[in-house]
Amino acid sequence: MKPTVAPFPAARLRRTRASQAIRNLVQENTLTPSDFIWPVFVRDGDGVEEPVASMPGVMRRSVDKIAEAAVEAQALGIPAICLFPYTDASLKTEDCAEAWNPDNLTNRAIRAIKDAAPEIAVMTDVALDPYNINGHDGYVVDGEIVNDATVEALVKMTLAQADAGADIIGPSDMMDGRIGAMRAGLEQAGHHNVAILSYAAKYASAYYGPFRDAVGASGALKGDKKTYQMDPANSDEALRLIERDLMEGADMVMVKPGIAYLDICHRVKSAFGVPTYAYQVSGEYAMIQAAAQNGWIDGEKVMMESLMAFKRSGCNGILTYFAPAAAKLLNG
Ligand SMILES: NCc1[nH]cc(CCC(=O)O)c1CC(=O)O
Repeated sequence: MKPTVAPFPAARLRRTRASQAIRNLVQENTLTPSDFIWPVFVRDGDGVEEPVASMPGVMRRSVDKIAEAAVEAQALGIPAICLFPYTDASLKTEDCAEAWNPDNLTNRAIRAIKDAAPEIAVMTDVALDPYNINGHDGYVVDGEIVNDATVEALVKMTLAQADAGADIIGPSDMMDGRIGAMRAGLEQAGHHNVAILSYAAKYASAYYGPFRDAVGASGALKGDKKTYQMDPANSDEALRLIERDLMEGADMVMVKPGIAYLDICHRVKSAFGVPTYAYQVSGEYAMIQAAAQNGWIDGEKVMMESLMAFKRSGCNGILTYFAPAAAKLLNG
């Protein structure tokens, strides 16, 4: 689209900014609670809400408290919750078997949410890192993150989540061939309506630091994730990954992290026109909260501005730890 601008003073571009009413009329993008997917951390216990030090305002919740959070989200008009387990160190093994235990934290939380707030869509994370003794998203053999054996494990994990009632599967592992394998597994098991929101363009990012604290993986992680997550220098590669995942059966795609990668969001949405989401990750959240706590920025305003930026870039929605706070503001 080529902008048409008459010469001054025929055009005074400030006219359409002159009052709140006119600004509302010409507003190009909107933000509503239905744009949000709320990531939450699940831990064991009963009646527990434990603050995450590096993410002020974020809690690890026991399953009963997760169900309460889902009821709150439903009342706020947030359509989906995404579950991340804080797995006890004693359950982390080399074979990661806890990942497909039908009674693991995630699967119990899925069932509890479905009971308490049936209208909420439940999204899961598929990757081995919460269950892996060495903190990686895939199996490690002789120092290598092996692809195909990991994919087999991820399919088992996916099916356990779908059996528990998950609506949206979120593979965040970045192995090759996982989407096709998961889709085939889901079809075979009769889970025809379980959606896959692929973390298709996921970068090897330092912005994930606070998350690894929140799920207890920072101590465990040996090395980095650069052989499977993307190089922050690349952008054409993101389009190849998105196209590949769509061809294998992804229904929706994600770009991650968010604010530093809005160019990728824009390219993906323009190129494919599919439901596109960004993950405003833990480090982005922590940076805004920390500056706000110091009085250096207006936290609420920066929160809303950052969320609107995702919509402007072309995203259909945002995974954000701000979901309940932003929904409350939007609901007035
Ligand atoms: N597969 C793990 C996973 N799923 C979501 C995040 C990050 C989320 C955040 O930082 O908020 C990560 C961390 C990682 O890849 O190391």
